[in-house]
Amino acid sequence: MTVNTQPTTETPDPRAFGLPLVEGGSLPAELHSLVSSVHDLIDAVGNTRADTETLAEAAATVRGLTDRLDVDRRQVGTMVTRDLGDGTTEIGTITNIVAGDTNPAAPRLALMRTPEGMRAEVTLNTIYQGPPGLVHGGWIAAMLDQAVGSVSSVETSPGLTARLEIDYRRPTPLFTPLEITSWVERTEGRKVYVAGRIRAHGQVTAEGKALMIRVEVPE
Ligand SMILES: CCCCCCCC/C=C\CCCCCCCC(=O)SCCNC(=O)CCNC(=O)[C@H](O)C(C)(C)COP(=O)(O)OP(=O)(O)OC[C@H]1O[C@@H](n2cnc3c(N)ncnc32)[C@H](O)[C@@H]1OP(=O)(O)O
Repeated sequence: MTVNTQPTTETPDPRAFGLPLVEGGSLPAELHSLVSSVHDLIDAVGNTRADTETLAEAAATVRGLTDRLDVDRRQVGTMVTRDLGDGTTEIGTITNIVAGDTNPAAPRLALMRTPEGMRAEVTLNTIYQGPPGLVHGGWIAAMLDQAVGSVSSVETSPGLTARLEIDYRRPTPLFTPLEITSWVERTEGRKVYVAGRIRAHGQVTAEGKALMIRVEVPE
């Protein structure tokens, strides 16, 4: 249940702080396709048993591509808008390691707004592996941090995580659809108490509680 005692404040415009803001919808399909291909490449590289000739050839090809792409970089802190599925949008960093649109290493957690808070579904491959066949505990924490940070930002105003506590209830499996939910429990001034949960096959595998501190934006 969401109980907000503070009114939602306007999300500050990153451009007022010198940070570029990109419309999510304006990112070219070719960039999405490249990000997705490199996401698959990371998985293939992590697991390949190809012969040394193929490996050397692949390394040279990737090096060449890197040199071609690395000619015009975005400013660090570039923000992007993201549609939350209910007509509202959120703003996040474009290379956010959990949800960033242009980050091939990210599982690209696509959180959507629900009446209770936020919800996403994601299936993770071996790139996120900790114990055999299981999701790394740090990634579980990272996904919950993102989910609670996002709901806090959307339902109150943007903030930073001051405290995050995770209970790992059951192993979280790879290659299995995971449901991630988050919600605001209560707000006290700048302090937003949030919580989240990960489920696999309907069973809770991890629960998180966090304290977000809303950033003070100078007038
Ligand atoms: C500018 C452009 C805007 C763009 C808009 C879009 C932005 C998008 C945003 C959001 C998208 C959602 C996606 C994000 C998801 C990921 C989140 C992360 O990964 S965050 C990175 C990790 N976290 C840090 O790096 C924080 C490091 N810590 C700090 O910087 C400070 O400690 C900070 C800001 C958290 C608090 O510092 P203080 O100086 O502002 O405030 P004090 O007075 O210390 O604390 C305020 C209250 O909170 C309590 N408090 C603080 N820390 C606590 C703790 N660890 N445990 C318990 N209470 C704590 C204090 O006791 C105080 O309480 P009393 O007001 O006195 O009642």
